[in-house]
Amino acid sequence: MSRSSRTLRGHGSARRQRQRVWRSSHSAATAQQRRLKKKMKMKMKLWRRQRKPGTTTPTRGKGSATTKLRQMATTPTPCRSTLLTRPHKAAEKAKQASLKTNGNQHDEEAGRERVSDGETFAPGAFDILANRADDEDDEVDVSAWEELELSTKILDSLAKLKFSRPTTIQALTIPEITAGRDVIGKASTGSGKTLAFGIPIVESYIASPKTSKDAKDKVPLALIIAPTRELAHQITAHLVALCAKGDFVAPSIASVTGGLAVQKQRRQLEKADIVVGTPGRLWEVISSGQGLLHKLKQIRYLVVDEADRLLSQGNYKELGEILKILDKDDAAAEEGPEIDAAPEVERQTLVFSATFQKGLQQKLAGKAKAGSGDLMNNQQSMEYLLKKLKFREDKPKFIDANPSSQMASKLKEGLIECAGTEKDLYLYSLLMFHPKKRALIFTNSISAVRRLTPFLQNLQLPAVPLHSSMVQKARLRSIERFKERPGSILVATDVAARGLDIPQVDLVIHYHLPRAADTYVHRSGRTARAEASGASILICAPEEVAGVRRLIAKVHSRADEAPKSRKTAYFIRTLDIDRRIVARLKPRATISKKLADTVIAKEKKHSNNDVMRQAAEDLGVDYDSEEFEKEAKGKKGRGTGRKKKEKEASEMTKAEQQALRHELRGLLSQRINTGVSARYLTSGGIDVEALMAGDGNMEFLGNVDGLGFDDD
Ligand SMILES: Nc1ncnc2c1ncn2[C@@H]1O[C@H](COP(=O)(O)OP(=O)(O)OP(=O)(O)O)[C@@H](O)[C@H]1O
Repeated sequence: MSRSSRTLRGHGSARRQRQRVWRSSHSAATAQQRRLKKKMKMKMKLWRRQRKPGTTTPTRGKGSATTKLRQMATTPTPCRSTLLTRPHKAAEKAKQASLKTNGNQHDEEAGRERVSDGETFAPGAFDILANRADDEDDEVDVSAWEELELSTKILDSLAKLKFSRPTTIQALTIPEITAGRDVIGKASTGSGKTLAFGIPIVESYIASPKTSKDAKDKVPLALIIAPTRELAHQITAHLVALCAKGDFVAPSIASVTGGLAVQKQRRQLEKADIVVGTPGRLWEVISSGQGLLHKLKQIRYLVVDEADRLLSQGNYKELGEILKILDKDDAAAEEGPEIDAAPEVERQTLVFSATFQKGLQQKLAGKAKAGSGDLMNNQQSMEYLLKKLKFREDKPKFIDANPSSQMASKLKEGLIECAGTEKDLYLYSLLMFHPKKRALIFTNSISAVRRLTPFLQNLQLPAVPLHSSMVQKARLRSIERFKERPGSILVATDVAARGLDIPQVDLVIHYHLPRAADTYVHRSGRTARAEASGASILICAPEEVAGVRRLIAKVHSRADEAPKSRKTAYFIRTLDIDRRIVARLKPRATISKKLADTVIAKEKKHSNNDVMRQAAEDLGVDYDSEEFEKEAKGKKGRGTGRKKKEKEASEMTKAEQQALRHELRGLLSQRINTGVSARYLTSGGIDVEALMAGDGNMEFLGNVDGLGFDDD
């Protein structure tokens, strides 16, 4: 050995010796550092893997970072006040991160878990059931489900969800679906229809042999079609929750809806076991890829949720195309080359809704009188569905879980009459009469949503908007906010009318009269869900009252069963509202409306200018907005009054707006009492603080409890 190498070795061994000494003296700290380093490395690895689309998360040892992250994602720190609706923040973050790329992964054999291709939906907005399943210690007795002969794996999941017994529609439909029958299921809003078809589909998935892990060869088991993006995401979330804690390899669920990247959805659909989607996007994805179509022709379950809406005129186009193309294989198989023919499959068709009567969809503006024979009974509904859908059986099983009513049993209905021009004021008053209640306000137009949201926000009410022109992320954010904050207000178009399942919605307000009776049923069904109670209140202008009575009669009378005398006997309750209080709220509402109108008018002017400028540019002419307005002046016609108001609003200066805001702040800090003396107010009997904060107070506002609902 040469000197130099000896020296080197010597140095090396001396260094190792020094390291040994150092290590032994710092062993505890070093071990901890090493653990931390390892943990960080794993987290980084996991993070990198999650950023890669289509990758899965391998299961590690019990205490690994991966497992801990997953545990964080699914087990929120118990927090009494937020447990039901809101997981711990860190858990939420981890859950979002984990679901964002891979879904909540867990696979028994391959050490992987597969629940949903989460990037297609935002679990945060719809994870109500998932949160419910988090408190594992609190499982319930599920013996009431035994008659349905479900697997222990599903029973276990139901226990974790704390669903102690099936709802009526579940008890009636699950055995039929399991027995292989085509089913048409009708049950009132909020009665658990999603799991009525979800449980048998997941059962079937558990029981079926897992063929291929290769996306290329994978065939989906079920295709579930829903009318809106939100509903599709929610169905996905409900199925994810059912599978998340089950002791089985969970299915891969793809949510295929508009507003998200098509390419990604196509890839997710390729490897999905269950596909949930809206007709438009499904059609776009299916029709562009021959391979996908071939796969979807082999599904074992086709579910049409909110079927009456999907099959109605104006909505049927894309669903009709999907159904046609799914059914086409029979003929193609005979004529086309062998390679194009999909194998014969016995597809079960499952159809669900709370409303099947065609009459409910007729516009209220029509002259049809209630009970005039335009309602379909179950037999007629079935004939109608048979025409639209290709069932496997000649006669599918029609199950009507609530033949006497399609409205939730604990729903209270009422109307408030006011001048058409005072609807904003009455809406505000109604919300003040129901302080801190979670309320959903329905309008018939996007512009009304755009106007009412700032109107309420100016009045310090926590309002968020929802309509179809919003980008998907904003739509989901609104729902999430509405779900998270108690006492929040969602101002929405009918995009929120069907299927949306948000717990503890106390109040549904129809700012605009629904255009058809079925819309009234579904809007009202956003409250009083799952045996909870709630109220549905229409704000009506005097000229609308006749339409409302017709609508209510349609909803409550049974054309086939009710005696003639009773068909029009149902009158909706007119609610008393203390008009003195309304009058005192008026100055606030007027200023807030002015401010909201100003913002809208300025935005409109801005976008009009952009359009005109673009048009002028295209034509190669100069555009001067002031000159253009001058020319338009003097021309009189329809809408000039409105335009003048809009112009005035758009021209309000910043200083004027500021002054109005200041005035409104002053008004909001003042008391609105009904003759109660100020001394009484300060004597401690009333929560003045809450009133000052604009939170409302029953006593302060007068005796308004229940607005007369309680004298029933
Ligand atoms: N067996 C059960 N026990 C208790 N709650 C249940 C049960 N099944 C479902 N639920 C809950 O009931 C609520 C309503 O369910 P779901 O959204 O499926 O109703 P729906 O009948 O589809 O309503 P809609 O007609 O409005 O779409 C959900 O929050 C769901 O978690």
